Amino acid sequence: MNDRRVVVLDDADALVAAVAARFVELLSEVLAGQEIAHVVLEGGRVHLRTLSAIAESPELEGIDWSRVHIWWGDERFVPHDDAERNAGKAQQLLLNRIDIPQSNVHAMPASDEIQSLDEAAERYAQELARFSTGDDPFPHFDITFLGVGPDGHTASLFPGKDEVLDKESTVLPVRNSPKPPPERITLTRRVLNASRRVIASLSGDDKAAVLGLALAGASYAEVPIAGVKGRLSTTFYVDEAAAAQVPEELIAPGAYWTASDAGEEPGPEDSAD
Ligand SMILES: O=C1O[C@H](COP(=O)(O)O)[C@@H](O)[C@H](O)[C@H]1O
Repeated sequence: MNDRRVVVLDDADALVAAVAARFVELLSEVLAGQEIAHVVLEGGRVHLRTLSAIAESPELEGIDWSRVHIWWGDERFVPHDDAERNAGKAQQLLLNRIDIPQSNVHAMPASDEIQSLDEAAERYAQELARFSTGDDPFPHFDITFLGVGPDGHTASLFPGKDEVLDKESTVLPVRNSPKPPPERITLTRRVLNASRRVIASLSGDDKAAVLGLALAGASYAEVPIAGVKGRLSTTFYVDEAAAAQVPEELIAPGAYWTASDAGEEPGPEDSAD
């Protein structure tokens, strides 16, 4: 089954709390059924708040972080100490506050750690390949967090750029990113779509139009988030402002909209991945 759902929360605070609680619950479930869990983080503002909320969760005690591997969906190609670096922020907000071995934290290379952007992407592809699942040269992530820009970009897959169309690669360098900084590294759709569960968080009225388009079946070349789908589930956690252009009949505040596939009739669900 592949569920695509929208969960609407009152505001950004409620959204952050809901995603943090769901993540801890899901991670516990995953670790109860398998030895290692692979989790992908992102760099969006609401996600960073979610990382703090996760760190403060009273339910964290039961998690054995030595069995959790952390990856990133994208990274800004800046020096290690640059405040723009997604991994640096995650380290500060969550990873330094939990008992996770640094060898389980797979940050993308920083610009002062490697010769070039191309090499950085290549090195991350090699790192993914060390944890390959089945025939694929990368792990099938258990939980993948994604953010969405007002232009529909997700990870660093931007509308109208070649990276979003790539079907072969696992990691790509990004140049001339429409959103600064201009040089980035990103996972591709191929890798993101092998994730078991995708959790996308959208907050604010500047995300409303793009969420409406993604749910209406826009092409992923124009709205990259429209092309991301977890193998088990894809859940959009959104606040009311971001939900403003989702057709009203598809959502109810505090409830779930769900459809197994585009075009199917939506109906309420009592749980979401
Ligand atoms: O640049 C980026 O933007 C997106 C979305 O960020 P937001 O602050 O508008 O939510 C983020 O998901 C991505 O990881 C990041 O590099």
